[in-house]
Amino acid sequence: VSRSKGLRGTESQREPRIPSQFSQEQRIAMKEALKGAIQIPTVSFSPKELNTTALAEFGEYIRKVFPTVFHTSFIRHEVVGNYSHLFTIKGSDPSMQPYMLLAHIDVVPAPDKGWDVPPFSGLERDGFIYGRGTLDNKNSLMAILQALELLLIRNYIPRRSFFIALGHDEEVSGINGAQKISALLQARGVQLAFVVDEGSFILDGFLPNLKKPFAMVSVSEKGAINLRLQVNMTPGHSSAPPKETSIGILAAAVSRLEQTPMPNMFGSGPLRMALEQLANEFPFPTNIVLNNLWLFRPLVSRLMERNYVTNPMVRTTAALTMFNAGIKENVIPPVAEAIINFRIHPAQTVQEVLKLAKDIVADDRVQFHVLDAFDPLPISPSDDQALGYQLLRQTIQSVFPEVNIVAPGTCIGNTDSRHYLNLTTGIYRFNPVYLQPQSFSSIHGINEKISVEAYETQVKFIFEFIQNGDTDVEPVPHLHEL
Ligand SMILES: CCCCCCCC/C=C\CCCCCCCC(=O)N[C@@H](Cc1ccc(O)cc1)C(=O)O
Ligand SMILES: [Zn+2]
Ligand SMILES: [Zn+2]
Repeated sequence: VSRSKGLRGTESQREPRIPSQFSQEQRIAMKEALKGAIQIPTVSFSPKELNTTALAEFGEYIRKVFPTVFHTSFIRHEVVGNYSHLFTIKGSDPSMQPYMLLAHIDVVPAPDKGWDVPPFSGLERDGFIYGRGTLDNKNSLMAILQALELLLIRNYIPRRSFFIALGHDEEVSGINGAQKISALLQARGVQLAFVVDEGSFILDGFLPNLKKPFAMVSVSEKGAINLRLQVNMTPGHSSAPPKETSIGILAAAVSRLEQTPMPNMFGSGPLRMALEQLANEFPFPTNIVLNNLWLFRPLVSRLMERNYVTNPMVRTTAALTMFNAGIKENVIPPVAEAIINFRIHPAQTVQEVLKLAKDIVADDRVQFHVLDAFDPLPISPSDDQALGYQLLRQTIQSVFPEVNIVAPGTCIGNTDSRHYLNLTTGIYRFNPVYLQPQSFSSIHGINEKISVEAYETQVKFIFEFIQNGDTDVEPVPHLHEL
């Protein structure tokens, strides 16, 4: 029986703990600050098309709403890559290894169509703040700076140093933001105890029959390939069409890719661990099935692939995202091209997926051009000795006492944290916010929103997390009783 798990208390903290209670005035100021952030349209359209005016305005905005962060002697602020921000918060104990909190400033585009309120209005309706970035990811960015501001005005001095890195181009690769910050820190010889970024939530209603929410801390993320397929054929007059055209050949190829699922890789890794941890939260007979995955693995793997959110957890996915061909209605087009966005399961590699894709297309007239690709990220530790994971677990348990299970997972999207592999082996992706399937669809979709209460809780979470980071005790080994 597990008697004690996680971190040994906070007995060795020297400073008294600052309670995470905020005045009515502070609570109003924090939600208004988030609304103001949403109103700045920091949209990334492509790596070359960023709204640089808005990004610059955002830099001014955070200076205005978080004055103490910018005027504290032990905090160094730097602008990196023109619009990203790096804060170095120097702790009083240089022997403690620093950590880093990440968030990003940019958002994906949001045309007004379909929204109940304009996506950059930051309007509050029925207790919710609406707008692009309220879940992805200005909520995290503002909550991190807000929590730090609130700690500082109560004279908080951290023991453990930490960094805050705010990237400005996460939605289009992170090459000029996160990647440059990472290189800068590497040049300074920094090594981090761990990194915390976006990428997972307290999941509510994602697994059939599981009534209670659980916190998924992603310890890995899928790899990706952007693949351009191209077919070249001889152009000609549309009045005498050939048997096959570039469009027809390419359409058949992409259709084969869409219709042929990559292999189901369920069986090991974070997902299996999570399901085993969740087993007893399910009613009969699912609890029996999940407690005996050695026997029911084929059944569970089939159930997982039935649902569009759990399917990406068990396999590499292929999304057809762009298609282009044709120059005039009566010209047989010389070229047709399509972009396929693959998300690679942790048990596969870029090379394996490309080979599978070539076998599925099975047509030499279809040229393969890899635009960019990277393998799935390494799995960060989630054992009792993993400081970052255990600090998250401890903070989740204190801020969300109703959440029984904290389980490791794999992020199905990509995050800026992948640019920090050179600085740490502990990368954790977790947003301390409840997420339902409907709110999941709003991320990059319509009516993205966060409740005022959820945002306040996110600030509270970071306020507690930063103080928990000051613990100098090592994580407690798992103790067993006979
Ligand atoms: C037990 C299993 C239950 C499974 C339920 C899973 C629910 C999903 C929960 C959370 C997923 C949220 C993912 C958000 C993070 C993604 C952030 C993002 O959008 N990143 C971009 C980055 C990117 C990558 C490549 C590009 O060319 C441009 C941008 C992304 O598209 O991934
Ligand atoms: Zn994001
Ligand atoms: Zn996003």
